[in-house]
Amino acid sequence: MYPEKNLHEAYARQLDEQDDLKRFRDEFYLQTGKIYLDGNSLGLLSKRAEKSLMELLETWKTFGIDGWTKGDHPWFYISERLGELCAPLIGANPEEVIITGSTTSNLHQLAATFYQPKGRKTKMLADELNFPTDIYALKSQLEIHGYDTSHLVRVKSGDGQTLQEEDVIAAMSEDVALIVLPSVLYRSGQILDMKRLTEEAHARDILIGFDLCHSIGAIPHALSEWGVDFAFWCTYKYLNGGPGAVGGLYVNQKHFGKKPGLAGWFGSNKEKQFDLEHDFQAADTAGAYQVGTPHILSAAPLLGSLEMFHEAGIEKIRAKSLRLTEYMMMLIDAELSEYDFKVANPSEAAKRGGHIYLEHAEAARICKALKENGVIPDFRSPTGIRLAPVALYNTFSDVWQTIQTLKAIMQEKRYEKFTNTRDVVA
Ligand SMILES: Cc1ncc(COP(=O)(O)O)c(C=O)c1O
Ligand SMILES: Nc1c(O)cccc1C(=O)C[C@H](N)C(=O)O
Repeated sequence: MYPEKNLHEAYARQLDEQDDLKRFRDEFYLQTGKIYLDGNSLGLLSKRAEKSLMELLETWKTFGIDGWTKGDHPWFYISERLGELCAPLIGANPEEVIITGSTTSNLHQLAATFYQPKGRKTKMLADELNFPTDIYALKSQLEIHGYDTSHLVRVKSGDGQTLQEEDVIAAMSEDVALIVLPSVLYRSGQILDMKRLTEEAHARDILIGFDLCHSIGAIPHALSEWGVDFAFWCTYKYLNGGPGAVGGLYVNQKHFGKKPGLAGWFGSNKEKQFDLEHDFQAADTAGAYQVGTPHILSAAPLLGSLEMFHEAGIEKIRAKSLRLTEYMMMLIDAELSEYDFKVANPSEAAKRGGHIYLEHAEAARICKALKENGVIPDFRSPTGIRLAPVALYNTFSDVWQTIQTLKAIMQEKRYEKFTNTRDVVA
């Protein structure tokens, strides 16, 4: 099986020593005595994000209304500036990205813009494993167009956890106008082959967009090169922007000039915006798809946080993330084999996102026991446990300790004192 020495804590420490991203851990507020593995739901606060937030709060204090154009980060240009900073993380040109809205509101905007049923092409294609908000948004967009929600075709999963690209491609029928899929599935962490799916969609004259919530900041992308039409995401998971941080969207430059489905004055050409005319003159960039006044204080932490992604580099972040999840899978296999866990994430590196997904009949109470024992997991009803070791702040020792803790919980049945039901949020 595995070399005995690889199962010992000393090996984890050795991996931590060799970690070329280890300097970033000190930049975060880690909770004493806790191992935080929930960065794919809400990333931790960093000192730099705190600093940039406080700096922007200060500009309000100092400049009042003039904060829109004064200071180091004039508010009027922040959404564009943050878009530029996000662009390398998704392989886009700076003008193709804007930080605005939320995942759900951005999907509404993009569906309102790109879903243009014509002739036989009236259907939308998604999948049955996607996060519910995307499905709700797409259904309501269909209804706005006067279609029944049966016009949303959802590709089925064979195993309940993953999707086969072949099945998605087979569902790209002539009557499909628009496809929306996740880049990484929120439960199993499966990465979909965005390049292949984009090529296949375009070969059938279908527009395609991706929800990047679980991939941005965790894996590299090449959206422009692949020709993806649009994408949208949140910034509170791997990007550590804070609860409710402003989301983002990408529109491929070939679509620049396309009229926004939902128009608002912050989508204006910036030179014209304050002419305050009733004829909308949209920006000729992804900025056109903004709607109202940007949420400056909910965007501010990203200024500090994104700096770290630039210093670390997304390729190195991905490489460490893969090593962390591989190490975790090795320990699960070696230490937990007798406790009925099923590793439900893809094990192959090319298909594995940033987290490990375990299935267990007692998942809800095992998660409660983990929390009580200092490990913060993420429970996904009814039987899922997500564990996300995040490259910028988790260590191999965190992973080792987590699996030891889980083993002790199972061995001593420490979960039995909890009910096997979810709490309010998880
Ligand atoms: C794939 C995915 N899409 C969307 C959302 C949420 O959307 P919003 O940021 O609008 O709340 C989440 C998680 O909250 C998610 O995992
Ligand atoms: N967006 C969330 C929220 O507002 C509250 C609690 C959790 C979340 C999440 O991000 C859940 C997450 N999208 C998931 O993948 O399950």
